[in-house]
Amino acid sequence: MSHSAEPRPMTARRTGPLTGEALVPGDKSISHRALILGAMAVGETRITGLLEGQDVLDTARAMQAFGAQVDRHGPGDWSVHGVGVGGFRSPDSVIDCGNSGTGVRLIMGAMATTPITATFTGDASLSRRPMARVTDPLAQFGARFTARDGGRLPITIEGATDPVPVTYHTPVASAQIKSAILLAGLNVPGDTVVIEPEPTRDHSERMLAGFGAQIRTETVPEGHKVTLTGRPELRPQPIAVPRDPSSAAFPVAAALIVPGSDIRVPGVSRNPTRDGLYVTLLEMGADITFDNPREEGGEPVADLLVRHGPLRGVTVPADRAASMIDEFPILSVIAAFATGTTVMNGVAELRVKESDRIDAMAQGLRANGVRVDETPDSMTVHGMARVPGGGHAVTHLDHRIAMSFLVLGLATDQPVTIDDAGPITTSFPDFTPLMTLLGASLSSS
Ligand SMILES: O=C(O)C1=C[C@@H](OP(=O)(O)O)[C@@H](O)[C@H](O)C1
Ligand SMILES: C=C(OP(=O)(O)O)C(=O)O
Repeated sequence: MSHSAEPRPMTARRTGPLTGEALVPGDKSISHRALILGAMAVGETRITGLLEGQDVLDTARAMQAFGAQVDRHGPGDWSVHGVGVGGFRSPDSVIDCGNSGTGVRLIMGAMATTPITATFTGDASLSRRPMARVTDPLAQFGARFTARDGGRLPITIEGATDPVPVTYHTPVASAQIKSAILLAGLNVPGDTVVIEPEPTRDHSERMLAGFGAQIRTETVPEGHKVTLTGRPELRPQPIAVPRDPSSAAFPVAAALIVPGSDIRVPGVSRNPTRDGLYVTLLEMGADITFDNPREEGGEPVADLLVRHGPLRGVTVPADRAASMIDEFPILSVIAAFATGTTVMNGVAELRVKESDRIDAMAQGLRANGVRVDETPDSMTVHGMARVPGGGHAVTHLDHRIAMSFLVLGLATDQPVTIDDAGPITTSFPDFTPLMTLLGASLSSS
């Protein structure tokens, strides 16, 4: 649903040590995929630990509109009765994907090779984001699109009547592009191939294999190649969603920058395609221990033990960007408290997220006394012993910008305010109570 409520300004104030346990919500990427693949399987898929953030709730509603039965049994406990590959029907009304790039792009892929028609829309942020990156490859399967100028939402799709298999080299490393193509490939006779320049998060591949599809991955000279054999019967399976490493990044960052902090964040996914922030933090000298490593729901997970301590600036190589793409805003906050400079390379994709995240972070950090340099695809943060704060950050309907500046304000000399905490519900509905329980000082302002 589009975020239309009144803006909710919020203030973060310097706080004493953060302590205790942070139970962060289920992984957003896996939650979307659980609902979509459940809707394309025959029979009941039971999901536990589903993220009940607005982005995922919008995907649940969309799956119902395409004909699946989606039920909530309790907190995070959901079931989907799917209609099978090729079984979607045309929805009666417009599909509103709210703020969610993952939702709209994956669902467009999932329906593009079934002969039905659907119109997609979203909030002001999603309506600015590029969609040709998925509609171009989906058109190669035979789907037809009517989009606003520049390939933006709202978009109407007529799914292909006789879809043909596609081999596609993605121009940018994007799990959303890859996943849209693979989901489209499900209802196509023969092999669909995606070659991406760098490996991106592999939840679609893991979960498609779990649902019984034939899928192979290999390293080739051009990058990372995924081959899916079409027209499988997807078998429903129980899905236990691990806790989201991108959400965990916020309490982790807060503990690293607030003196005296010592927290535990249990059951967080350590999928190597999502682990770039944690690799970077260890290089910065962060005191993080990965306790009790184990496998849960087909994903490696661990309990994170995080303590405050000195940090040093580092250079993040461009080839790590995909594995920490959503974590650069919060890394730029942590970097403000490190000794020396932190350089983030290969981050051009941040400019087409919920906001232009390089610009939003640079402006908000500068307003709080931090020196930041930017180029089209890099950002450099100059760390300082004490960060003044006292500034206001504009969040542009972007949950990660909102949470990043609230974490910043927990360790600055003066309070930090944001214009709107509303978008946080897209990925981390319990952010404020969870941080408050750790000891954070957050208040409506
Ligand atoms: O596939 C996914 O679940 C996601 C992929 C990433 O987007 P891109 O594919 O655009 O990089 C990421 O930023 C987003 O939050 C979730
Ligand atoms: C980029 C993000 O999400 P999406 O692309 O699904 O809107 C995010 O959650 O940081």
